[in-house]
Amino acid sequence: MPATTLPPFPDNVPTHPLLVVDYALLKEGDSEELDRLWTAATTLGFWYLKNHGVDSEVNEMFRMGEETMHLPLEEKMKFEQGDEGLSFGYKAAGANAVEASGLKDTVEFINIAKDDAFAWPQQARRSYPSTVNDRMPNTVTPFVKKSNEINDTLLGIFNTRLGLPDGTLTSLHSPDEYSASEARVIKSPASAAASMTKERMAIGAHTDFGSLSFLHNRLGGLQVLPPGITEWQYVKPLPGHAICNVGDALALFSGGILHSNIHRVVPPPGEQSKLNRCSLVYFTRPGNSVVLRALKDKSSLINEATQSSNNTTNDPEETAEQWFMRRIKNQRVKNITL
Ligand SMILES: O=C(O)CCC(=O)C(=O)O
Ligand SMILES: [Fe+2]
Repeated sequence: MPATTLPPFPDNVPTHPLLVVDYALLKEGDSEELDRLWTAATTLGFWYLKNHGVDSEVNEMFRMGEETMHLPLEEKMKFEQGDEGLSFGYKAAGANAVEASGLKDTVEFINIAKDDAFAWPQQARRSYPSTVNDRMPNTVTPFVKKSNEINDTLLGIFNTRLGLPDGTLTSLHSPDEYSASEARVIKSPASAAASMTKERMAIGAHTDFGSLSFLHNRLGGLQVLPPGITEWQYVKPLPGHAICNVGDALALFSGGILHSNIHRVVPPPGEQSKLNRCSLVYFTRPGNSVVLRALKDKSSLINEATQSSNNTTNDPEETAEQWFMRRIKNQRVKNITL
């Protein structure tokens, strides 16, 4: 359904206004825009990104997601991600828990590895449903390449601001190393929204595991809990504006200077709750061999930040591969011990 025919986002729900960052101006090195990005990334850790130039790939990815979700469940289950901590592939509704009690989620995902999108027509990490394969060259790979490039540009800006040697963050997210970076389409059915109580979330409260997330929303439902505020607030979807956020890995590398904020997904508000909700994300995550720790040896700014009492990050001293597998595994209902 074209975005213009969607029921409007209601104006009587608590909404958090994100800063709007213009990607075209960032590319030109506009200093006001660079400041705005830095402010957003070091406070809430969420911002809108406009003029990113990925609109047509985003529309096609939403179509790919619809085609995939329409496949019979039996077909999708051939590509299920499994319980061993691998994220790529299909995640059935009810496979993950929305909270520690083990309450099952109601959303389906299709996750496509950056490594498979780049290696196509070779297979790097795993196989996918025909609806993904058919669109790999013209939809998925172009979307992943552009999204990865945008996140890489943002990483370059953060690298400079953090006082890191040139290319440090880029090399920790090298496109040539296998990683958990992936594109994801999420479907949250209206039928589940109808039966949800206020506490029943589509995606439970979490911070993103990776470094940067590049999200595209058409319906409301995403909420953030801004620091110092006790009420969850919606992030209103704006046409042509991606929603970007800092994840835990980047917060860790920066010694907590960059902020990874808690968020969740609830049924869309108002009239929008009658529609199935689809969203699309590209997650940039560190290379598999990268050890997760604050880069304090490489930046005096980061070194100082790790000594500040505001710093709540701990160095896991684990590789990104081990860390992600453990976290993904722990979300699976089958692995929850009550
Ligand atoms: O669907 C959304 O709006 C957000 C999804 C999300 O937070 C996630 O997949 O990590
Ligand atoms: Fe998230």
